[in-house]
Amino acid sequence: MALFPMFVSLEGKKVLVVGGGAVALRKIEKLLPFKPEIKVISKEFSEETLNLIKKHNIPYEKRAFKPSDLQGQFIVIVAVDDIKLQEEIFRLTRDKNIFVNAVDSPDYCDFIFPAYVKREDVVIGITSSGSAPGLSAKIRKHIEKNLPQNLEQILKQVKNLRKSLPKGKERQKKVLQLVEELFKD
Ligand SMILES: C[C@@]1(CC(=O)O)c2cc3[nH]c(cc4nc(cc5[nH]c(cc(n2)[C@H]1CCC(=O)O)[C@@](C)(CC(=O)O)[C@@H]5CCC(=O)O)C(CC(=O)O)=C4CCC(=O)O)c(CCC(=O)O)c3CC(=O)O
Ligand SMILES: NC(=O)C1=CN([C@@H]2O[C@H](COP(=O)(O)OP(=O)(O)OC[C@H]3O[C@@H](n4cnc5c(N)ncnc54)[C@H](O)[C@@H]3O)[C@@H](O)[C@H]2O)C=CC1
Repeated sequence: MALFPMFVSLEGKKVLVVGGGAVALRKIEKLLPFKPEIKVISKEFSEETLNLIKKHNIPYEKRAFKPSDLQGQFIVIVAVDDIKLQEEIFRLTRDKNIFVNAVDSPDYCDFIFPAYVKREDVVIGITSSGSAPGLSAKIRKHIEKNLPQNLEQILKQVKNLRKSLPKGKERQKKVLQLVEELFKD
């Protein structure tokens, strides 16, 4: 079943990452630009993951996950090589308002991590709804290559025009005209 792309504010929200390997590293890197309050718990950490954690002063604990870790979390990313733990954490969160992402099984996910392209406020998320992650990565690369190099500048000009005029039909027309002019193939 295809998933709806809901864009969510993560600023200041608590995100727990369980796991310290290559996949946890990628999830943390992808989360950082959206400024959540990340904490990482893992039995072991790869050197690269630990370096990233230290570079960004992310709190971390080297130990096994325990259920009380879930308290107060907005999102939990279960990036462990243990499907049973992914299932357990999914089960433990059913009566709580916590969104879970389990890296090994869409069945234990409330939401799925997209491949994405971010150019300031423009964010393009790509998913195959769990069915072909490698394809999502490929589509992301294709989009990156084909977006205008000056997208940030285009965004800035459009934002400025919108700010300079009152809301209404006239502004809508001008904005769409400017977008057409600036965004030529
Ligand atoms: C369901 C999901 C759960 C989640 O993590 O949210 C999930 C699950 C699994 N991934 C697996 C494999 C791979 N994942 C990637 C890459 C990415 N995976 C990402 C997301 C997701 N992966 C979610 C669905 C996304 C969607 O709907 O499309 C991306 C988009 C986002 C990110 O992680 O940042 C990121 C690309 C980022 C980018 O490049 O921009 C590659 C390619 C590579 O490594 O280069 C491979 C190898 C090729 C392949 O198998 O396709 C496996 C099998 C593991 C095994 O075989 O052991 C599972 C488990 C399963 O499928 O059962
Ligand atoms: N969703 C995705 O994008 C992808 C998912 N995967 C899957 O993701 C999983 C993780 O992959 P890697 O990061 O490469 O594995 P890894 O073995 O490098 O890392 C697993 C981490 O989980 C930690 N861990 C295990 N049990 C724990 C527990 N009870 N409490 C706390 N920490 C615990 C380990 O200490 C380790 O740091 C694999 O099962 C793999 O199949 C693989 C590729 C892509």
